[in-house]
Amino acid sequence: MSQRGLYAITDSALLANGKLLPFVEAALQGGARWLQYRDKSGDRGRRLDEASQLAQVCKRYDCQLIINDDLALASRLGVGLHLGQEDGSLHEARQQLGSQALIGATCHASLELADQAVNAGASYIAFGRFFQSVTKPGAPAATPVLLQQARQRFTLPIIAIGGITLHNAPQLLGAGADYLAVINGLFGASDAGAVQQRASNFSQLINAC
Ligand SMILES: Cc1ncc(COP(=O)(O)OP(=O)(O)O)c(N)n1
Ligand SMILES: Cc1nc(C(=O)O)sc1CCOP(=O)(O)O
Ligand SMILES: [Mg+2]
Repeated sequence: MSQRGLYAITDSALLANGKLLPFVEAALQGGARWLQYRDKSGDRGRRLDEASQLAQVCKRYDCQLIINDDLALASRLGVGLHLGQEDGSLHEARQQLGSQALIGATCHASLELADQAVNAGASYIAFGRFFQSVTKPGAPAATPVLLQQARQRFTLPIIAIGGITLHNAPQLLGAGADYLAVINGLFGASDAGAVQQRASNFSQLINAC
């Protein structure tokens, strides 16, 4: 598995009206290495259906699929899982999904939360939000200095999230982020071609830093 790259995250509102699959495929064609399925609808049938389709697309592009919030769905599909602080026990998720599963944890702006996540078996730690986020404006703020401190303390992959664009990404990469997790700065594009171009630009930037 690659240790750096673009981490694309879906959003049900942004990718409504038939955009989910074509926009995701465009992001993978542009080089996204990880994809998180993030759906807050609570519609279990739809979630299973969409996540299953994404699993097939990800397989074709050798991209790691990660399910947000939903251990049962991740377990059913045999893919990765992302858990926030209110989303259940990381330790239990690790026990259920096994030692090989990719499991990520939200750590906001806290090295202490990251310590706890590592001890509970996380595969990666995610910090944010670094910039104003249209998708999640209320998320607690973090600074690039935190990334530098995390880089010195942890060896597992460090993810940066929140308001990331091609313009502001270099400072996060310079501070030590391994993966850039992006929703609006990627899927906010007007069409699939533009999504692919953005993904390709992000990927080139990450490889260059
Ligand atoms: C890579 C990544 N980092 C952070 C989050 C946020 O998780 P959480 O705090 O549980 O918030 P929701 O995404 O569930 O609204 C994430 N999803 N992915
Ligand atoms: C889902 C999420 N979690 C955040 C955190 O800081 O934990 S910020 C965020 C939204 C990311 O979307 P965008 O790239 O559009 O800002
Ligand atoms: Mg969550």
